[in-house]
Amino acid sequence: MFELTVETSFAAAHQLEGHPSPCGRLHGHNWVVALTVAGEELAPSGMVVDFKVLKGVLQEVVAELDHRYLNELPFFRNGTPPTAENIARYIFLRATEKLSGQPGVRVRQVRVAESPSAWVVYRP
Ligand SMILES: Nc1nc2c(c(=O)[nH]1)N=C([C@H](O)[C@H](O)COP(=O)(O)OP(=O)(O)OP(=O)(O)O)CN2
Ligand SMILES: [Zn+2]
Repeated sequence: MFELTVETSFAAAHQLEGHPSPCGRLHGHNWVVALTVAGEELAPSGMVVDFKVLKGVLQEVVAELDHRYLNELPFFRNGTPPTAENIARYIFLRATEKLSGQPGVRVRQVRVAESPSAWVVYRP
């Protein structure tokens, strides 16, 4: 089995309402996102899937979050606070949708780092 990972980052604002710390106030982060996919077979190209394709998918998903106030987005309303956990879940779901046309490629996990010392991995 092969696992491939691509990484990018985005900047956005959020507010963790009710959090008993400065995180409860409006503030921003540069989140670093790593998307990992898995595949069993190689195409005749010798690749599971071209890194270029994966980077394109991750860029498209991250563009939905970049320079936004995350609390305003539909996914993060109604009791889904924009934590690193929920951001990772969002990116996982959107990347899975976008890669559904790639046979034999499945999204394995999404890692979201809020800082160099704090990150989340979502792997359902
Ligand atoms: N499990 C999670 N915990 C926290 C999250 C999260 O998404 N998942 N998010 C936050 C806030 O976004 C907050 O802005 C982060 O604050 P903090 O941890 O204090 O970050 P710092 O970079 O300031 O870290 P220090 O090392 O404490 O200075 C909080 N928790
Ligand atoms: Zn924060």
